[in-house]
Amino acid sequence: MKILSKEQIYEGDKLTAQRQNISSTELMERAGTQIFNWMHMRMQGAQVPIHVFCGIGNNGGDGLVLARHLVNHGYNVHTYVVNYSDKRSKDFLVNYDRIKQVTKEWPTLMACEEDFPTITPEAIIVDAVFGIGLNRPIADWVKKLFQHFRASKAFTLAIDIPSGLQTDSVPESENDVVWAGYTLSFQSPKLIFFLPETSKYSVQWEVLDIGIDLEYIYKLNTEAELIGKQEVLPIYKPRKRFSHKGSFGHALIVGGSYGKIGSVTLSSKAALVSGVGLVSAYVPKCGYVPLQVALPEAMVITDENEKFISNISFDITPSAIGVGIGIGTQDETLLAFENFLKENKAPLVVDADALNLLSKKTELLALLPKGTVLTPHPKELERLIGEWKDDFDKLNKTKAFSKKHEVIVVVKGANTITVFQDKYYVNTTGNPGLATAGTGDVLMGIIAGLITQGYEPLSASVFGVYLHGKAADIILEDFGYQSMIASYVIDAVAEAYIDLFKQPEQPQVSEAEQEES
Ligand SMILES: NC(=O)C1=CN([C@@H]2O[C@H](COP(=O)(O)OP(=O)(O)OC[C@H]3O[C@@H](n4cnc5c(N)ncnc54)[C@H](OP(=O)(O)O)[C@@H]3O)[C@@H](O)[C@H]2O)[C@@H](O)CC1
Ligand SMILES: [K+]
Repeated sequence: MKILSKEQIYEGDKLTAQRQNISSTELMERAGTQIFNWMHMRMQGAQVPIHVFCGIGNNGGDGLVLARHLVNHGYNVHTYVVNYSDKRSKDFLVNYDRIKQVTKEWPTLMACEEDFPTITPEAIIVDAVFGIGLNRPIADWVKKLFQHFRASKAFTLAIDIPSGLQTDSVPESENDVVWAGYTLSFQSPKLIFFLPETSKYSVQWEVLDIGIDLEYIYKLNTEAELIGKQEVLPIYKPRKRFSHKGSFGHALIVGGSYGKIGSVTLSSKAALVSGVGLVSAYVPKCGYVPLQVALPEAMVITDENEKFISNISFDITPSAIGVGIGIGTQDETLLAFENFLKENKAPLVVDADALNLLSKKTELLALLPKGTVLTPHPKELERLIGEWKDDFDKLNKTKAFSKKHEVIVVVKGANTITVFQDKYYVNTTGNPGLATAGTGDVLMGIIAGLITQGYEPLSASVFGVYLHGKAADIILEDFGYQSMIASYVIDAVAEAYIDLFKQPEQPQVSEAEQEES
């Protein structure tokens, strides 16, 4: 799913109105009605107090449409206009008139703290104060209102975006923003739903379809894309009936040091379950026995050194190489890595300490083949690109780094984001159970394994991140967040592949939607 910028969203609204020959008021009616349908399906007329807080722009207009439908359906609704400016939008005004026609209880105008209503914890707050039009600092009393929402502990439903957030920046203080339990967004999810510093403002989100012109969306090139099953299915390469193990390449996993051989075992096994024909592991001598015992499917090549890698040399021709897990940052290893990079022609995935070696000696970056995949966790990323001010700065710096060195950077996190050239691929699978030893080794093995099988490095990264997260989601039911370990994730990769071809469940059709049609 494409993640549109604010400008692209406004353009989509405008084009849709033109091409479908409808007014912006009608588009707002659709938006507000969709929100109403969503609530009505869940609430079924329940008399819980609903407080709808509307700003004076189009986000507030959506709130007024919703409030009118709630009134018409007999809900216990209170509507407020948060009067932070006199410049009311045209469609706000149209809907302000319309709601006055359906109820004697006109919206309450609010202009200062004294106007705040009491909100009980069992009430529902609808936040339609600011949408994507927020463009400057917010008045103090409005920030106080947001804090009042939060203090009430009432369930908060944000329309389009939690008020106080902008689509392309991180707020200065968490007190300046609405903390929403749920956000119903129009046209496109917002990038801020997926970034570590801003995702907390919306626990859950959903996109409501307001019938934006499909051709516009289809042709649009967006900076960010959300990666789910629909996006990875076209990447998947079906197997031919007459294929043999030679058809799926030979992966080489280079890594390990004394006490850290397990990382290579995990990566090599992950490469195998991703589908490679053959896997070899290159480890220091101390890794020979453990690897052969733990993973009989792998071949093992050993370094001349007992405890760490000192010279990466082998006489096989791997289709792709994953390097760095458990390798350490010894000077001898750094030299071995440098010599290896000077000779190597195979596509590369670089992880863990090999990333730290790159940060230690940045000249080595020039030796990476084009399209090398780097898979840093936040600390490793910081060593590569330097400190960042906030999440957007981090993404911009990563993008610049990716362009400069012509590499793909997989920024690991709750929503792992693969960055390549001008584009962000935001993954949707995975869960906090993955915050455990060895899961990074597994991810590296899967990506290296996919490149080995002939996937382009970018596709392998996006698909690999998806499969890895999906495997973790599949085993969540059995192991929970606490007891999930990296080996179980490997075991579930098979199920993640199979899941690609499961039919999606039929969406529920709400009574409200049936009524409308
Ligand atoms: N377009 C469409 O057809 C559809 C739009 N939809 C909805 O519209 C929403 C966007 O609406 P919007 O552009 O009117 O902006 P909104 O977020 O309501 O803000 C209101 C105005 O406040 C102002 N302002 C900004 N910052 C401020 C501040 N700190 N303190 C005081 N004032 C401030 C600023 O106006 P300015 O004063 O800068 O001219 C701004 O315009 C979108 O999120 C979605 O919910 C849907 O209905 C689908 C169809
Ligand atoms: K809002």
